[in-house]
Amino acid sequence: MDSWESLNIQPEILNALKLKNFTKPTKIQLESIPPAIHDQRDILGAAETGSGKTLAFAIPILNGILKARLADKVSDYSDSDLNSNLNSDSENESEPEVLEELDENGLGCVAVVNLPSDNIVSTNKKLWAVILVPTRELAMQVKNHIDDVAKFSDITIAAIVGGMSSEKQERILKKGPEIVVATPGRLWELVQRNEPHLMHLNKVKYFVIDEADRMVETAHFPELHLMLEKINLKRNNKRQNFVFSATLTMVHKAPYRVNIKHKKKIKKNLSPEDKLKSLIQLIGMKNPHVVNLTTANCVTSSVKEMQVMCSVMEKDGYLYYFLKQNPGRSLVFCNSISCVKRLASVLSILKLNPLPIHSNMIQKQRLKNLDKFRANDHGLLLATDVAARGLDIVGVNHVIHYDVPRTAEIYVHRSGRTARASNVGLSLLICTPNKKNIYLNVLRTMKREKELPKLEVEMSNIRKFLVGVKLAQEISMMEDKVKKESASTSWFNKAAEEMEILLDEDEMPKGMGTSDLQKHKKQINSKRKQLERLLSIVK
Ligand SMILES: Nc1ncnc2c1ncn2[C@@H]1O[C@H](COP(=O)(O)OP(=O)(O)OP(=O)(O)O)[C@@H](O)[C@H]1O
Repeated sequence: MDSWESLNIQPEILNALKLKNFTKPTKIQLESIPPAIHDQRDILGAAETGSGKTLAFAIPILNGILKARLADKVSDYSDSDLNSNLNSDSENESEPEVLEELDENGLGCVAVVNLPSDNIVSTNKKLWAVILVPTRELAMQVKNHIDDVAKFSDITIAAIVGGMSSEKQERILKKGPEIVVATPGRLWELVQRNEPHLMHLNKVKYFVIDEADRMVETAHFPELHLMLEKINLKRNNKRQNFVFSATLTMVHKAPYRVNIKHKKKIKKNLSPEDKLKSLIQLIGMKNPHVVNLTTANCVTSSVKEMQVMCSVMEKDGYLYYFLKQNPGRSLVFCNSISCVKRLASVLSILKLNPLPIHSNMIQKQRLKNLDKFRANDHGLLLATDVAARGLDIVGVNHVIHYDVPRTAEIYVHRSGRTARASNVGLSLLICTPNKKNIYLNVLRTMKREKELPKLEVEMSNIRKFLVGVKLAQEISMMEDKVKKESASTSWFNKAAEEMEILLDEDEMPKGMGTSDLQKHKKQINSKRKQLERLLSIVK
C-alpha cells in the first residue's frame, strides 16, 4: 500500500493533503514517514531534487505535535515534562534576559540584563521544532509549504530570516510559534539576544537541517556550528533529527588550491560513507534510518541535459539565441553578482525583461522579483547560486548554467529547479574552452562516462543574434559610463551649489564634458534605433 491512509497520519493533515490534491506520498515520503512516526527514528534522507523531501520531515513533525496534544501530554510550558527541563536548566545556568521597554516616543527598545532564572519571561508556548535552511527564500517557502499542510490544525509556523526587521521577528516569536523555520545567521542573532521563545533550543522535540551538505560547510555557516553546540548541550534525549539533501552522498575533490590552503585540515577526500558519518556526528544523530534514493545519474531523469561550447565573447549571444528559440519560464545561473548585473543590463536592452536575484539586493526586492517570476509563464530570472537550492517554482521550463558551476553539487541543485514533482524540463550548460576542465570534473564527480549531448545550433541563424547582442553590450557599456559621469557631475554640482560657487566647464571634474556627454547620448540613441530594427527581424 502506498496511500496516505497506510501511514496512519492525523486526519487534520490528511484533509490538507487532499485539498492540495496530493493523492499519494512520494517515494521519499513513503520511506521516511513510517520510521519517523512509528519508531521515532532519526532520518537521514537523500533523494533527488523536487521529490518532496520537505513533507518527508514536515509530516512527522506536525503529526507528532497533534498526537501529543491529543494525548494531552504536553501542550505548553506549564506541563510537567517541560517544567522539569526548565528547572534542570535553572540549576545549571543563569542566562541574561531580554526586557522590552518603551522609550519616551513610544518606540520599543531592548535592554539586556541579567536576571535570576526564576524571573525568566517565557512565551508560555512550547517551541517544538527548529528547521534550518541555507537561504531566506527557502525558509519562507518551507514555512508556506508547512502552513498549507497545517491548515486544519492550530499549529503555527514562523520564518525567521535575515534581511527583515528583527524587531518584527521578535514580535512573531513572542506569539510562541510551535515550529520555527530559519536561516542560521538571524536565528543565532536572536538566540544571542536571549529571545525568550528560543531560550530552550536544546529542549526542542524536532530538529531539521535541510540542504544539509551545504549547511555544514564550515566556511559558510559558523553560526550553525555555534547553534549546534547550544542545541546539543544538555539536549532533549527524545529529540528526533531529520537531515535531508539531494546531494548528501555526493563527494567532490576539493580544488587544488584549497588543499594547499587547508593542508592540515583536508587529509583526504571523504568517501560518501565518511561524509554521512561526519554529518551524523556533528548533528548528534542517534542510529539514523538512512533513506538513500539518489540515482546513479544524480540529476533527476525528467531533466533533459544539454551543453553548448562557445567562445567567451559569444556566450551572451548563445544565451540570447537559446532564450528566443525556447520560449517559456527560464532560470539563468551565474557564478557572480557582477555577472548577474551585467547580464541583466544587456538582456533588458534586448527587451527580455530579466529579473535579477542575488545577495546584494535588499530582501524585499529579492522576494518581489521571485513573485514576478512565479507569476509569468515567460519569466526570466537571472540568479547567483542563492537560488540554486530548494526553490520550488512550478513550471520552470529551462535552467541555463551561464557559467559552469564550480561543483557537481551545484550543477545538480541548479538543474533541479526544473522538472519538479513529475514535470519535465531542460538544463543547458554553456561552456567556454577555458572552463572545459571544470565541466569535465563535474561530469567525473557524477560518474558520467559520456559528455552531455550537444545543443543543436543553426549556424546560419545565430549570426544575427550575435550581432544584436554585440549592439546591446555596447549600449550597456555606454549607458553605464553616462550614468557614472552624470552621478559624479551631479554630485560636483550639488557640492558647488551648497558652497554657492558658480562653475565653468573647465572647472568640472575631468572626464566627459557636457558636449561629450551629449555626443555620447546621441550615439546611444542611434545604436538603440539600429538594435530596434534588428530585433524586429530576430526570431
Ligand atoms: N505527495 C506529493 N504529491 C504531489 N506533489 C507533491 C507531494 N509532495 C510534495 N509535492 C510537491 O513537489 C514539489 C517538490 O517538493 P519539495 O520542494 O519538498 O522537493 P525537494 O525534494 O525538497 O526538492 P529540493 O531537493 O530541490 O529542495 C513541491 O511543489 C511540492 O508541493
